[in-house]
Amino acid sequence: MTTLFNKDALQGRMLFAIPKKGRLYEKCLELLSGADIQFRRQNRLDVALVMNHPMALVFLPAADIPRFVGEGNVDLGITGQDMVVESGLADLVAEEMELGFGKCKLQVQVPEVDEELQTVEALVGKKVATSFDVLSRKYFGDLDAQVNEKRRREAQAQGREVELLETKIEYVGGSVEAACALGVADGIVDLVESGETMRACGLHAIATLLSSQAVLIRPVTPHARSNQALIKLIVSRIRGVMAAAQYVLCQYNIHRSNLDAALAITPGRRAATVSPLEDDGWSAVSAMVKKSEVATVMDRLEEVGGKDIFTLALDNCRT
Ligand SMILES: Nc1ncnc2c1ncn2[C@@H]1O[C@H](COP(=O)(O)OP(=O)(O)OP(=O)(O)O)[C@@H](O)[C@H]1O
Ligand SMILES: O=P(O)(O)OC[C@H]1O[C@H](OP(=O)(O)OP(=O)(O)O)[C@H](O)[C@@H]1O
Ligand SMILES: [Mg+2]
Repeated sequence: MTTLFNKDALQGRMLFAIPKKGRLYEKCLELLSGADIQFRRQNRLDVALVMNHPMALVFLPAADIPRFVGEGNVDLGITGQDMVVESGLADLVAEEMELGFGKCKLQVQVPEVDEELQTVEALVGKKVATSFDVLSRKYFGDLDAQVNEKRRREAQAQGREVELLETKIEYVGGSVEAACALGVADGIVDLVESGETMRACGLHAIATLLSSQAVLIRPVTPHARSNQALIKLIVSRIRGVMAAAQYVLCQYNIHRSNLDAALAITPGRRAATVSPLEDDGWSAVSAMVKKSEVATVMDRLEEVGGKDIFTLALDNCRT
């Protein structure tokens, strides 16, 4: 039986790393489908050959993707910005584009009922559980130094000895929110999106280490074998899918006397398309409009005399 875990099977193929499961997986599949990257993933197999390009997908844990990309083992990857920073390899990884999903914040959280622990300074010298031990060690290392310096100065002024405090960072692999309830830690550092998990565990956030979303990344130094033309094509397709998700096509009719005012509202990405109508003095306009602004744009078009205004969803686009 042939196996895909074989250098020959991957020879000459551009490699694209995708999170193998979890929060980013489904969105990545939608993105691949929008970019017409066709593949069939066999059960339990973490490599899939792409049928319509000399390319293979490699399904990896989101946390490992920055290293595979940074060290040039794969040509492109999708993961969270949090994972890139946590990997400590951000210098080796270039962010090609933000992907607009997987949005969350990495926050310091403490039990709401613990009145003495409502600031990060109060956690100094205590125990903090997290899966982000690199980022947490850096954050609390800096905070420990600040707090210790303050304590040292106060003690010096009072002519007494000072005991230096060190926050203990405990690595846990998942279900971090349970750590406080289980008595493993006094506080945690973990991801928050809706805040539902945090609140359900009786925790609340007292500081934010970073905000994150999914990103498309590539190595700063590409591998010599890299097929740059294909990488460029795939990046451009993904950019098209992203733009299509952010924009709609807005069409309307407008009398030529109001055309300038209308075009100021819908300038389009490069320029709006204006076509004369048979009806004397009227033009039809079509322009790309940001989805988030579409309702306001339609209101304003009506105000300047726009008629028959409608929007069309974009499946895909290149701009
Ligand atoms: N609740 C969330 N909302 C939005 N994005 C999230 C959330 N949790 C995680 N992420 C993003 O997804 C990335 C991968 O996290 P995820 O939890 O899917 O991976 P995992 O912990 O390896 O998988 P699993 O939790 O299934 O074991 C994170 O680094 C972060 O960027
Ligand atoms: O603010 P919320 O919308 O509740 O999302 C936050 C939760 O999502 C992630 O957990 P995940 O489901 O990936 O489980 P894990 O902790 O086992 O990784 C994260 O670790 C939080 O626990
Ligand atoms: Mg998780």
